[in-house]
Order: sequence, then structure tokens, then C-alpha cells
Amino acid sequence: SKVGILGIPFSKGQPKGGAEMGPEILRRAGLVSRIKRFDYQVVDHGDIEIESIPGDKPDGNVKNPRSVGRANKKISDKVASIVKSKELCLNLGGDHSIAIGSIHGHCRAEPGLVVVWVDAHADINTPLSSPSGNMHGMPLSLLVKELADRFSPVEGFDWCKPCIHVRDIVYIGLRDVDEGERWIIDQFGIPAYSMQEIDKMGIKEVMHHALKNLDPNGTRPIHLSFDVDGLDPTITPSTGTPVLGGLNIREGQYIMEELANTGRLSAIDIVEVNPLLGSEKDNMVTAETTISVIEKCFGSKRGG
Ligand SMILES: N[C@](CCCC[B-](O)(O)O)(CCN1CCC(O)CC1)C(=O)O
Ligand SMILES: [Mn+2]
Ligand SMILES: [Mn+2]
Ligand SMILES: [Mn+2]
Repeated sequence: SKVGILGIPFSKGQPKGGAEMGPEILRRAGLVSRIKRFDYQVVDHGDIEIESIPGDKPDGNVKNPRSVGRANKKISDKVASIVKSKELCLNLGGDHSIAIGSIHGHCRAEPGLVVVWVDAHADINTPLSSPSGNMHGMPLSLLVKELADRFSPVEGFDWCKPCIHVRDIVYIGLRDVDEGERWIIDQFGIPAYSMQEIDKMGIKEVMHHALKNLDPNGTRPIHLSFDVDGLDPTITPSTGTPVLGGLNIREGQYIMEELANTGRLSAIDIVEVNPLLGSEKDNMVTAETTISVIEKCFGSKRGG
């Protein structure tokens, strides 16, 4: 089977320069050759061309709306074509706003998909509830049908029609959820396994219940959106919004092994690696941790 790799050097969904260097650091750390070890043929699509849009003034409190919108339209088109050509689409971010285009594009090719969101954050603030105006904290709010009438369309997103339901999402690793996000999660009953549930139930039970709730018949394609800040900042220090008390590397690896076992992984985002926010050592630790977790999606077995 084939993996299509797409670099997305984009960072306008948040204010810290360097997130656009994520693809480069992951490639340099040997991600592609690690994936090639398992029986996957790797198609490297290179990096998406990111246009800079001068004078991209906020839309309400939403920052860089046109830049984020333009980039994500391109991402959607590219991801749709990669998935349609039967490649497992591996998107290297870039900040988490790239998930708007990656999930939108994935839905165009696989309309019945479900979303596994591994993250310290819920990333479902609407433009009105966001405390920062940074779009990397909003991707899911632009994608779920149930929130479409809660805010007016964001400048640059007229192409983006919501394509998933709240019940098609499961959260793993939450530990920093804003008030407005908490309200949405409770109001719509979005399954959410925070670090508290993970400590209470253990990662085995969490994965069992998460996948069972999400897709009882085990038939639907899976979109994994993996924010490296879902892992503990001691093992992924080079990231923009670190939060203490995260997933350890074995929990991360177990999550990916269980997803690989479904055989239904169809697209993966790896986001929020920012090499400008750490030392050389921090960057090496972050890249190696990320690769050793992500490679379990591709059949790497700890038992050999
Ligand atoms: N929820 C935050 C963070 C989003 C992180 C996006 B990512 O893709 O990395 O998951 C705001 C978080 N907030 C920042 C200030 C703190 O005092 C409280 C938490 C937001 O800006 O929406
Ligand atoms: Mn996060
Ligand atoms: Mn049980
Ligand atoms: Mn995120």
C-alpha cells in the first residue's frame, strides 16, 4: 500500500514563527526512511506552495483569515486528490489550522470518515468564543455542521462547507480546554478522553471505548489529527502551546498501534512542531519522539 506525504509549511494560524519549519525538521530527522521500512511505497508530494497575502487584516478577532483560508483551500484540493489516488495521506504541518483543509479534503474523497483528535487542546473555538483569535484553536468549529449557524462566515472561507458531525469526533489527551469549548463539548456530547479519563481508565480502555463509540461497525475511514502537544512537553518541548501532564511516549505509541490495527487509517496530520521554540537538543528529542510514535501508524511493532 502507498503513503502520500505532503509538507505544509504553514504557521499563520498562530503567532509564533517557526511552525512552518515542521515539515523540514521531520524530513531531516528521517521520517520518510522510517516509513519506508514497513511495506509501504512512499510517494513524496513535496511541500504545498504557501502564498503570502499582504494586508491580511483581522476579520473580527480572527487573525490572518485570508492567509489561513487560501492555504487551506489548496490543502483541501491536494489532500482530496492524494486520498482519491488510494494513498494514505500524511500531512506534515505546520500549525493545527491546516486540519481545516486536510479534513475538508479528506471528506471530499471519503465522506463517511471519523476523526481522532490527539491534543492537549480541543481546537473547537468559534471565531466568537476564541480567547486569542488564533485559527489553530478553531479548526473543528469550521468543520462541524452543528456549529455552522453560530457565527458568520470567516473572510477567505467561502469554499469551506462543514463536512462532519460532532458525533464523528473523539478527543484524546485534553488538558487545556477553554470555557466556550467545554460548553460545546457538553452541549453536543462530543466523546472526550482527557488526561483525567486516561489516568482513571488507562489507555487500553480509552482506545477500546473511543473506537467502539466512534465506529461500532468498524467500517469507517479514520482521520487522525495528531498535535504533538498532546504528548508531554518533556518529550515534545519544541511546540507552541505546551501543557504539563501529557501523554507519555508509550501511550502515544499504543494509540497509534490501535489505530493501525483497524486497518482504516486514511489520513494523518502531524502538527505544531516548532523548532524555533527549543534548543538543538529539544528539537532532536521532539522529532525523534514524534517519529517513534507516528511510525506505529505504519505497522512498526514494538515486539518486532
Ligand atoms: N485554546 C487556545 C489554544 C489553542 C491551541 C491550538 B493547538 O493547535 O495547539 O491545539 C487558548 C488556550 N489558552 C491560552 C491562554 C491560557 O492562559 C489558557 C489557555 C486558543 O487560542 O484557542
Ligand atoms: Mn494543542
Ligand atoms: Mn470497558
Ligand atoms: Mn491542536
